[in-house]
Amino acid sequence: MMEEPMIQLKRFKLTLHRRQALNDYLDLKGNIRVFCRIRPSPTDVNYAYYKPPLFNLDSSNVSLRVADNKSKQYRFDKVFHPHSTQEEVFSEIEPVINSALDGYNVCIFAYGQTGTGKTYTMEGQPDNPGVVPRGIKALLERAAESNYKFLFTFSMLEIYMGNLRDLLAPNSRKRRVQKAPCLSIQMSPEGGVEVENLVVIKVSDFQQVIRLYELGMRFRSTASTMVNSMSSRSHCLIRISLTCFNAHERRRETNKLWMVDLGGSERLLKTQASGRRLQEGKAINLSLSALGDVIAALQSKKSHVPYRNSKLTQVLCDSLGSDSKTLMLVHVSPNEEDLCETICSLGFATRVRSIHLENEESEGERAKRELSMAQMEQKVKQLERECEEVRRNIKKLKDRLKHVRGPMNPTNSSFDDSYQSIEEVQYPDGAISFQSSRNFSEASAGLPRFMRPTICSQHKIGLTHYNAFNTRKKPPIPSKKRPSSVYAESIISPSKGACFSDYNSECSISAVSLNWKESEENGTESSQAGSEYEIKQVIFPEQEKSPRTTLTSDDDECIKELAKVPAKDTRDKKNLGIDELLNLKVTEKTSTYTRRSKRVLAFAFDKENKGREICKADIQLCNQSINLEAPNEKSESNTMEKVSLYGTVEQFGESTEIDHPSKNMVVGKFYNGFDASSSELTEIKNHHKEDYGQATEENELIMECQKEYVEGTNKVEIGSESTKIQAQSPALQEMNSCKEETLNSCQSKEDAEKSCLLSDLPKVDQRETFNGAEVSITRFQEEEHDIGIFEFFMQILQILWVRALFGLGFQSLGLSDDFFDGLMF
Ligand SMILES: Nc1ncnc2c1ncn2[C@@H]1O[C@H](COP(=O)(O)OP(=O)(O)OP(=O)(O)O)[C@@H](O)[C@H]1O
Repeated sequence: MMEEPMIQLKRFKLTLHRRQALNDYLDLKGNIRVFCRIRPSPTDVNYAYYKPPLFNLDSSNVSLRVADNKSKQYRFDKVFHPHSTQEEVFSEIEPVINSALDGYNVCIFAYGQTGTGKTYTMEGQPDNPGVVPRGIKALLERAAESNYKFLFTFSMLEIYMGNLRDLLAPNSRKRRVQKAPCLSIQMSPEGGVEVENLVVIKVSDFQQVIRLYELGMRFRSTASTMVNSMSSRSHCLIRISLTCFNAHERRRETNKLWMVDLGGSERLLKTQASGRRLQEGKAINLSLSALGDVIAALQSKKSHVPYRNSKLTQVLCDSLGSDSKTLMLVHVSPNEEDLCETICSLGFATRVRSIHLENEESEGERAKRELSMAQMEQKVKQLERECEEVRRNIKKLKDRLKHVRGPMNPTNSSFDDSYQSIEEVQYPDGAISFQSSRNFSEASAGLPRFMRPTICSQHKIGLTHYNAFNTRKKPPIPSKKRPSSVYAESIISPSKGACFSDYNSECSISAVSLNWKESEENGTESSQAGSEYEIKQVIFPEQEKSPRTTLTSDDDECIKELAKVPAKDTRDKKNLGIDELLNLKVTEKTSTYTRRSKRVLAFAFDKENKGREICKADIQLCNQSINLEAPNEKSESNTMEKVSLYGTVEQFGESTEIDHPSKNMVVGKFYNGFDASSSELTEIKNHHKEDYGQATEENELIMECQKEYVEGTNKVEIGSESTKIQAQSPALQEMNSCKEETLNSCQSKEDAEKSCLLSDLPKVDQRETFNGAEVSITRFQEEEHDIGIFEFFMQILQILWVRALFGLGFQSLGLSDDFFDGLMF
């Protein structure tokens, strides 16, 4: 088994060589590289046979026919033909993205006339992803394979009309939501740039990032123009921040990868834009020209670089310098009518690319450079192959090792693990090393429950902060009243269509179809013609606004590293865990038959599957009732089923548990609060079970519910006296009329009672209308039960028996009959 450390060492050396070769190669190619992509003509059905009439192309040259006998020549680092695929484009960009792992700041821009395919290149399509999803995936995979642990964070913003907007903050464009804090650009004395108040989310797997990315894209400002029906009216910036400690060969401890989908450059005369569209176009053109100035100044090594001329260049200031890698993807249209814009775009690209390279290099020098570049490329490829081979060998050895030792032996630790632990104990903060505590937890997991450390003992030995559950906030202690400083606020948008919910997602987001449009006055339309997310914003008390990070178990390794992130990096940031962020963005469905006053989150768990969350629904807390909507699994159309709980907020306390009526196995649990994530609730449940045996009333505040089952709708009544506000929704009306019919068909009252229908009929006292829906208010009085003669007799007998016992007791103490009679009275 000594083979394995040797192979690891070889892998380590190889990685170093590969990295060095890649950097040399990229340095030779230049820190600022420009690619050109020509969009296929929409009229061409088969791109493969496309013959661009306007262009004559090879792998790095473009000849543009500007007149019958005249053409202009342009040279690029790479030219992508109209039929080039997303894979081909990405394979050229990948080495630049990989250099982010080596600690370089990297900027990738998509530039071009509106409608030429910038968003297509960056975002791609669901079945054909673009540079952003592919790049993030490659980055995460490479980081996982590397010898170090990386911490990734994700942020997304847009620059709209010269203003920064956080695309991951709750949507402040809707009036009812508290405005997201303004973003501002802060420069550190060392030249670093930070965007103050930008939402920063720690991510560890690809799916998380994609969900966030899709969420952010929905809030991007887009509109229909003469040229593009879904034209981006802003610059969209995606930032991946990478932190890696103790990797001395990396350029920096923390660096950034920016992927920017720039707004389309446009000739305003041609687009015939007016009003807001005109202003947007002007703002985009201005900032693009400022970007061109900056890159040109960098290329020509001018002493002054005009970063301050636009917000775009200010934000990217520390990622556009000589110590960074910049890649500009210029997009052009193949159409003859776009010739002027094409010349402008290619002119911009030439200005960016060739200022010093083409002017200063002689033909011989260029040939020499290209030869050594080709050799370097070969070397990089060769090293990549060797790395791959070594990786395969390691995997094989690990499998063999597992096979030989058996999977459950806690003393097993692969070389990989010990290598990790060596790395991790190198942190000089003197605390218990993470690796050792993780091993302890793992080891204790294999012990019988009575031998495992309790929560208290874990606290004592300082293990709890490695436990994802314990790093989280404990559930709020049930109190009569919710703290007024913690409340949930919802954005309400007109909705139509069916609601749906992501059943199996860790933190599901429901979506409703919307057809909202921003008002004319700001002129921005939603990018989504179809569905749109609605947001639930949770507002924390003042003291809770400090950076918050929710850590998942996968993130354990990052805890130490995160704690070590220099203050400047976390300063003033709103650090959020992905669960937390997505918890903030929860659908709210407009309902015409409930009164909105307070809202809480609801979590439904699968009883049989030990707390697996199956849905997260939105609960509306009306003045006196709670309506929970949960997916109706019986229905094929993914409809939501309404469950109503009747009672006041005070009656329910901080949390309660209800049975989902249509499926007995589903338990809905809601928190009258904010940031309890699903896994946290599961942990809470397990915690109660372990420490107290059975969940008790004090722990979980399970309300005693008296259930009524009615097909279609379900009601659970709580409390001895409650005022029920019940909506006359169409379904309910139908149900009631159905019940009445059935009752009328009954021969006698006994018949009706037998069919359990009588008790379901609401006793209507008065009717009211809210939100256009008719509502009946019914007052339920506690039933006075008649006590039978037998029970009365038994009670008298009990009193006499007690009295006799007392008498005997007092007599044995020597007390008189008078005292005894007095006491009895
Ligand atoms: N290489 C390509 N292959 C197939 N379709 C493409 C390609 N490039 C662009 N398209 C299509 O062209 C249309 C416009 O593309 P896109 O929206 O990406 O342009 P854009 O440059 O981002 O425009 P704007 O600047 O207005 O946002 C889209 O329908 C897109 O699918």
